[in-house]
Amino acid sequence: MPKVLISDSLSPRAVEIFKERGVEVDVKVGLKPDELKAIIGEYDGLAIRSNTKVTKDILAAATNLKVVGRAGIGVDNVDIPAATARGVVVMNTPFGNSITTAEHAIAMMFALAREIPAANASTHAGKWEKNRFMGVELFGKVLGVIGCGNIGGIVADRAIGLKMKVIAFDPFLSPERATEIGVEKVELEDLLKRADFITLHTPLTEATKGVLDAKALAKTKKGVRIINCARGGLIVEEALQAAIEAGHVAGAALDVFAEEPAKAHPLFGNEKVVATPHLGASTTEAQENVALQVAEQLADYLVNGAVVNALNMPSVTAEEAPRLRPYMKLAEQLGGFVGQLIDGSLKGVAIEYEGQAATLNTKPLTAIVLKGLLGPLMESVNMVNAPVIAKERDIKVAETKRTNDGDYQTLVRIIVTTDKGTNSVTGTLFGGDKPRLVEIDEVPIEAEVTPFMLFVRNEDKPGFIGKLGTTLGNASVNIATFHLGRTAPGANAICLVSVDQKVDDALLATIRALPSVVRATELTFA
Ligand SMILES: NC(=O)c1ccc[n+]([C@@H]2O[C@H](COP(=O)([O-])OP(=O)(O)OC[C@H]3O[C@@H](n4cnc5c(N)ncnc54)[C@H](O)[C@@H]3O)[C@@H](O)[C@H]2O)c1
Ligand SMILES: O=C(O)CC[C@@H](O)C(=O)O
Repeated sequence: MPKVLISDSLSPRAVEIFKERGVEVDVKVGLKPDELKAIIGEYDGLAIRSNTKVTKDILAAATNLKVVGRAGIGVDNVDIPAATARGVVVMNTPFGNSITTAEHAIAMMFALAREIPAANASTHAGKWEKNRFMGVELFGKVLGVIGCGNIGGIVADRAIGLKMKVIAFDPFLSPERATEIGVEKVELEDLLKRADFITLHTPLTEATKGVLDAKALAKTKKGVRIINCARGGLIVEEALQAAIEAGHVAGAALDVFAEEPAKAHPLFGNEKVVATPHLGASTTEAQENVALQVAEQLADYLVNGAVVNALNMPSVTAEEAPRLRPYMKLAEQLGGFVGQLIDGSLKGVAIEYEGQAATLNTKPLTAIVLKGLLGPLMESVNMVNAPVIAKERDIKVAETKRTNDGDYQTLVRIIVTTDKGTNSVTGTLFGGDKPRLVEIDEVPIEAEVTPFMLFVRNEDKPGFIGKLGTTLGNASVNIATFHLGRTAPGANAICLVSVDQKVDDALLATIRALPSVVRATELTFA
């Protein structure tokens, strides 16, 4: 039974779902990094919010970990490249808290416009300072949205409802989508110049880090009010402080900080600053949504192999997973087979899906072909990092799909190019779920992949098979199956032998020395 650790505070619904789905679950909130490191090796899955930092160091200790699920959107607390390198799938729940976070941004905008927190504190203190607080209306004002995705789009919708004019800077926002949601797509400079309120809704990336720095703030309208419910690093906090103190920025509402938890901060105590402790996603509804989604996603992956909302792996729906399963086995075997056959440095791999195989979601199949192919050539390759490794090594990966025009209803063919030539292997499924090799280097054959195999390319001459059998017998190597293939009598021939044990180097040398042998390679499959 797979075992999951919940290491941040999640709605209790998550525990119920894991149990209903046959997943064992422990809840240990507030662990220090060393404490997490000491126990993480026991778990197949880890469910987190933003407190748990899934660092390279934690991942190195996570020897059984298959999946990390973030109950929320931002995954900046997970080292995704390190997770990918270790074959750990990282998932988030991209929509569960969007409305809640957008509503928080709108609440922050109202709080700023009417100085509600300061007025509240003053009134509670018995001061009744009616003349001290003079707000501004939102009606007719320009709201600049930086990052107009899920949350930015919802904020825009609510702001339009408040009769604001919404302009958005987002390089990935299409003009059609901008029109559909009623915003004017603008460049950043234009937004800075025109906005009365600016709200940030981008992830924290190299491109967005410090998007509101001193230079950008200097371009804003005097009296601008700024809201950040996305990530702390988007605003250079010292520059914001200076702009507020200079009276250029009228106020800022911050839910997120460069360093969290932010228990002491130069902006704290400034009445022009409204601050909340990263509460953007903190509503009962959002927490119920994300806890439920993360538990379902992790359980689906660990129990059925379905991949939903993964950031480092192609998606596989719960319906697709059982259909794909036998193909995954076939694709991995074919990749592993050709990976052990090649000689020279790998330049490209073409994967052809024919007939029924062409109707499938082939992205995960291609990923597992690459895992099988690269596995014999390098260490620590898995289905999650194989596509990344191929890209890093400039190995060109091409996929083609076609209807079947031959004898087989379904075929997967891998053609691998190296600096020394080309090798190919083709396989099918017999009876819908049993992988079979049907062609090696364009020579027809019919064989099952077994743990220990010997691949021989030979001249098609009488007496060869007997000699090979005797050589194996003399070395006490038992033959399980013997498959032969050739393109024509006397021509190119291959011989694929399943044996009951590993063929050692001395025996391989003896086989290579037999007359008619062109090449002999030992193949192993886990
Ligand atoms: N305060 C909270 O509790 C809380 C809650 C949820 C999400 N968040 C944060 O909000 C962010 C946005 O969430 P979302 O669901 O809207 O994500 P999203 O992916 O739907 O939207 C992000 C948008 O930012 C845009 N973008 C990317 N790079 C950009 C750039 N250089 N300049 C301008 N725009 C750029 C993208 O095109 C996209 O449209 C998340 O990354 C997360 O960090 C915070
Ligand atoms: O889990 C939280 O409270 C914050 C979530 C939020 O930052 C997110 O990115 O989804």
